[in-house]
Formats: sequence, C-alpha cells, structure tokens
Amino acid sequence: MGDWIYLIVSIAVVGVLTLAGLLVSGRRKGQLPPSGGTDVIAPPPPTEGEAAVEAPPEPAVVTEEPAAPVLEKPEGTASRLVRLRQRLARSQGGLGQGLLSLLSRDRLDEDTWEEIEDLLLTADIGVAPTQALVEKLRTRLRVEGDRSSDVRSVLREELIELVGTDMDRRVQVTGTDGKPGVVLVVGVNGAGKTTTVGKIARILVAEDLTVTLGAADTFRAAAVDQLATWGERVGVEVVRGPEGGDPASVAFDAVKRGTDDGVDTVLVDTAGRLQNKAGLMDELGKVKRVIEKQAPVTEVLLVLDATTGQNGLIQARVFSEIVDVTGIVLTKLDGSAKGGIVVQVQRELGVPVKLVGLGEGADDMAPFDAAAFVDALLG
Ligand SMILES: Nc1nc2c(ncn2[C@@H]2O[C@H](COP(=O)(O)OP(=O)(O)OP(=O)(O)O)[C@@H](O)[C@H]2O)c(=O)[nH]1
Repeated sequence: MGDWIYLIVSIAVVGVLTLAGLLVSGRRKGQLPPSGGTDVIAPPPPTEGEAAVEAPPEPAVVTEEPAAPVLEKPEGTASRLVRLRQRLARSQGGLGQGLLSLLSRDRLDEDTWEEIEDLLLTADIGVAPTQALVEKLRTRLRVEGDRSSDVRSVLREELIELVGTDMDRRVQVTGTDGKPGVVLVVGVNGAGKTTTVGKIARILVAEDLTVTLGAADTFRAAAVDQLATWGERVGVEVVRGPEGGDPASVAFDAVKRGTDDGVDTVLVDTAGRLQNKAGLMDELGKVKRVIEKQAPVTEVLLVLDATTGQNGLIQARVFSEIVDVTGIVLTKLDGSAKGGIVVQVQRELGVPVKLVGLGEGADDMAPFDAAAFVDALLG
C-alpha cells in the first residue's frame, strides 16, 4: 500500500512539473523572433531632436519664373546740364572766380593783365584765343568806363563768344530714306569711348528713340562686356563679334541688324590704339567704308579726355586726319580745371564740342551749351 501511495505522489509531482514546464515554455515563445529570422542589433529609433539634425530636409522644389529684366529709365536731356552745373562749377570755378576778381581790381595795370593771361593759359584756352580775349576785355573795360558794375556781364559775353554760339551742336542721330542714323565713336583707349556710347544710348532711349549698339572695340574684350552691360540696362541690343575679330565686320553686322530692325540709331564703339597711325587709319577707314555699304555715317564723334590737356589735342589731330570728325565729346570735365580745352580743341579741329561728360554716373553726360558752360564757370 505504501508503494502505491509513493507511485501516485510521484505521478502527481511529475504531472505538476510537466504542466508548469509547458506554461513557462508558452510564455517564452511569445518573446522569440519568428522562426527563420536573423537576430540583429538595430540602432535605436532616432529621437525627434536627432531626426532634425541628421535627416536632411527634402530639397525644396523651386519653380520660380525667371525674373524679367528691370529696365532703367534714363534721365531726359533737359534736366541734365542743370543738375550737373554744380559739378562743372566746382571743377571750373577757379578760372571764373579768378578772372572776376582780377578784373574787378581798382587798377587794371599791366601786371594784372599778365595775371589774367596766365590764368587763361593755365586753363588750356590756348595762346591765340587768350590774346584775343585779353585784347577785347582791355578795350571794352577801358571804353565802358564804370567797370565794377558790369565786369561780370562783359566777361560773360566775351567768354560765350569765345566758346562759340554759332556752331551747330546737334548730334545727327537719325538717318534718311528709312535708314538708321549711324554714329561712329572714335578716340584713344581710356578717353571714355565705351562709357560715352553707353551714355549716348541712354540719352536716345530717354528721347524715345530706338537704338542698336555695335561693339567694334574687339581689341579689348572687357570693352565688349562693358558695352553689353550698358545695353542691357536700358533694353538696347548689342551686336558683338569674337574677341580680336574684325571690327569692320562687327560694325557691318550692327548696322545691318539696326537697319533690319528699323531702329532710329546705330551707335558704333571702336578701338583706338594709337601705336601705329597707319594701322589705325586702315582700321577706321575700313570700318567706315564697310558701314557705308548699308547706310551713311551721320556723325563721327571724337571722344577726348579733358584731363589730358595738350596730349589730348595731339591725339585729336591724329584722329581728325584719319576720319572726318563732325563733333567732339569732352569727357571727365568734372575732374579737370582745364575747361579752356573746349575753346582750343574747337579751334584746332574746326568742329564743335557737342557733348560733355561730367562724371562716372550713367546719366552724367549732357549736350554742350556755351552759355550754360560759361555761367557755371562764373558761378
Ligand atoms: N569722372 C569721369 N569719369 C569718366 C567720364 N567718362 C568716362 N569716365 C571713366 O573713364 C574710364 C574709362 O572709360 P572707358 O569708357 O572704358 O574708356 P574707353 O575709351 O572706352 O576705353 P577702351 O574701352 O579701352 O577703348 C572709366 O572708368 C569711366 O568711368 C566722365 O565724364 N567723368
């Protein structure tokens, strides 16, 4: 009987243990990876903060329309010389004020007249015009007696006459027979040619004329880019050729394009190296001939740097021998006290100063006017 009890207790213990084993085994099964999977150590899921640092943001899709170029509105001609008058007065005032104070002395003795002559010569008016002016002033101020009241008006009248009121200073920018006007701009490098072409284009645009630019200064690549920028700013087309290419061919293309497009004016920038007069003559001569296969050149503007004085005059002479200059653009008058060069260069070349450059700003160029110039001089 004791054996039976022992057997029954043993079976019960084994049964309880087996049941317990089955329960534990079932719990473990729920924690195991699915059969056939590989055990891997996965990186912890990123926290929110780390996600902001590590995950690169989705690239933004930019669907902006290309911005239309904003064209500048150049200043009209009427206000230009008025606006620039102060600048002219600042650079040339020494001459005007100096003359006025000398002529206003109680006694105009020989020493004073000599000082007046020196002042005029220093301002680059030139020997012959200086002597002529002094003679006239002597006569008028002697004859007209009471000097103090009208010294200023006598001087003003004589200076205006010296600068000249009877010259046609209009720039011929339009053509005839349905052809554009063609303005050829010549001068030594650095005189301000490219700038001048750009500034004239702005004047024309302000006057509602249509313009094409020819970048025939193929000698200096930067000059072509410079001109292109001037054109872009006011929506004017710039015809350019390869660097170092034939300037005449660029000029031809520009005038052809301008003619085909029916523009009012084609402005042609040229190269102006002076090392070799024969070469320059060939080049400018060819440019002009080639242009004239399509349309007459209506104006040849010689650009002269006012700060170069006598040197500039020598250059001017060379150019006028090569091409038929019809007008002078005097640049950098704002930086030179030698405004008398206006008088000298007109006498030397027999052509009028038509435009003056009075600063580096895009609209710092104005049509030249004798009275306004003298008024600025006298302050
Ligand atoms: N202060 C002043 N500077 C000017 C004037 N006109 C031109 N300049 C400056 O003179 C420098 C030369 O001008 P450019 O137009 O490049 O001269 P360029 O004759 O065309 O020279 P190339 O292109 O080499 O043939 C530039 O820095 C201009 O800004 C002016 O009236 N006043």
